[in-house]
Amino acid sequence: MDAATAGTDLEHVLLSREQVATRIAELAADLDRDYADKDVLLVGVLKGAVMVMADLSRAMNIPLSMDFMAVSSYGSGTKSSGVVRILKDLDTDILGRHVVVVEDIIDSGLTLSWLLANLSSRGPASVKVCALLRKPEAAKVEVDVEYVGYDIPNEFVVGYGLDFADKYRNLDCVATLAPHVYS
Ligand SMILES: O=P(O)(O)OC[C@H]1O[C@H](OP(=O)(O)OP(=O)(O)O)[C@H](O)[C@@H]1O
Ligand code: HPA
Ligand SMILES: [Mg+2]
Repeated sequence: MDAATAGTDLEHVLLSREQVATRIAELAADLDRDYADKDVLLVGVLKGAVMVMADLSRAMNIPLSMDFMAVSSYGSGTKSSGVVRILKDLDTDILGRHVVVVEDIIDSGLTLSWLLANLSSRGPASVKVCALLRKPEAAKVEVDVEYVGYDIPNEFVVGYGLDFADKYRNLDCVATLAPHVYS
């Protein structure tokens, strides 16, 4: 769905479909360069990272593997609870593997910091993070993120995998929601 079709549900578009695509292509080129001689495993964090994962992996030109984890800290609301639950674990043993965690957004950082500790305890050769969006002003914990698409203001956003109450993930841009949608 595009922004015009979503209409008055959206307040303003932060990143157009083109801006997202351009940055994803740049991140893919960075990963191609850094993992050219490594057997890389992309780990997508469901559900938010599905769009990033699909587009990023297809923009990459090196051999790679893909796996997914589902963790949830937000439920259906707009605030992180800080309590992370594994809803689906990896199928892959990551011992000795080069892992890149693929995320849609780093907001408080709580999900990622928990996830990095969890993955690191499994003995990977390396763990790095690639996230399309980051909210520097919202950080509750500092997490080292190697590959970031865009730093954005501290506003709740939807689209390109990001949801509000499980909707708007299929929006092709990143936008803020109009107040009437929340109430
Ligand atoms: O930095 P944080 O404050 O922890 O927020 C970021 C996390 O929250 C969202 O996931 P969510 O728990 O909403 O699940 P979803 O991906 O299924 O929407 C998002 O996809 C990140 O994984
Ligand atoms: N929008 C949607 N989901 C999220 C956000 C956001 O801004 N931050 C963390 N999960
Ligand atoms: Mg969510």
